[in-house]
Amino acid sequence: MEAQCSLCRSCPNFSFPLIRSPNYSFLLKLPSSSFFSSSSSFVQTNHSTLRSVWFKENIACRKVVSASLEGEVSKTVIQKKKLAVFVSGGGSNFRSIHEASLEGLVHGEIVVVVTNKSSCGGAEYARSKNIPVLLFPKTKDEPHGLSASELVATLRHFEIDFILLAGYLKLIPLELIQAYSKCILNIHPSLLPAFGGKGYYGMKVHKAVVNSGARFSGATIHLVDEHFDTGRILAQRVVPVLSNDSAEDLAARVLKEEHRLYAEVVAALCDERIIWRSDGVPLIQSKENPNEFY
Ligand SMILES: Nc1nc2c(c(=O)[nH]1)N[C@@H](CN(C=O)c1ccc(C(=O)N[C@@H](CCC(=O)O)C(=O)O)cc1)CN2
Ligand SMILES: NCC(=O)N[C@@H]1O[C@H](COP(=O)([O-])[O-])[C@@H](O)[C@H]1O
Repeated sequence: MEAQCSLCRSCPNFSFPLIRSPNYSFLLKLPSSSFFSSSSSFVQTNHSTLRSVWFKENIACRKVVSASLEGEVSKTVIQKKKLAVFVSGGGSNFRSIHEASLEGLVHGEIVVVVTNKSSCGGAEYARSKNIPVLLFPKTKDEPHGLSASELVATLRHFEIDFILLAGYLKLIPLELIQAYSKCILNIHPSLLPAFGGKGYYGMKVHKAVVNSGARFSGATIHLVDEHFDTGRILAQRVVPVLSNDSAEDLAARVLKEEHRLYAEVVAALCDERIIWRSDGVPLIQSKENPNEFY
């Protein structure tokens, strides 16, 4: 069973899984005419037209309200999400999300950090903020590392809702992917599917981009599946490649966009503003205008 993410079970016509917190005990499907006057209109996005039925059901489901016994409808406050961040390097993306959380821009709390390199910058930063650090995976060099099963059990203990890969360089095993289905994100420093896959990480990516003569690069945030960088793309930011760019110049320009993009996407994730289109493409619902998706 998907531990942290479940389909929207109480809207029978609803066919699109929502990424949603386990804290919803039930969803109340209200008559759309009384509660959502505008929900019958088509919603035009820059990707496709979302069917009004889906939109109605989706918004009806997402406007989760808990009707008290007296019949009074009260708005349900979205639970603060618990986040695990996986790092292998300096951890600047981790720090950026942590700062956004402390500033209240992300309705989530980083409660544990996972790394395969216990001395990396990301792990050091976590310790400086009294965030527990777990070592994964167990290898001959790191015999004290956790097994996949031990990691899943530990993340369950921390009641983790979402896992954020931020410069983590090891393949996430299927056992963890299945335990946290549609709840693991990764950030990659190129416009996937270009310059992705095994062997494409860190400066290797930027060197390949500069050497290719590509005029644009950028950052991609995607859902994690069992292969490197092949999960569903959730968000991207484009960055120009200048004619005299070194790989280091490009890396710095992309990294700045990564920090902005990851904080924005994690905020949407924690606000439960990620919605799945009928063809399986995940979309982000605009915070400013709930009728807009991108
Ligand atoms: N199941 C998945 N696991 C991971 C994914 C993913 O999409 N699915 N993303 C990576 C992050 N990543 C790109 O964004 C990535 C990281 C590392 C590699 C790679 O080739 N690694 C080397 C080992 C590097 C090292 O240990 O120093 C390798 O496996 O040979 C490619 C892409 C995180 N996990
Ligand atoms: N393929 C994975 C990959 O290359 N990830 C990249 O590693 C860097 C980690 O920096 P950080 O540790 O400072 O966040 C980031 O640029 C991230 O996109």
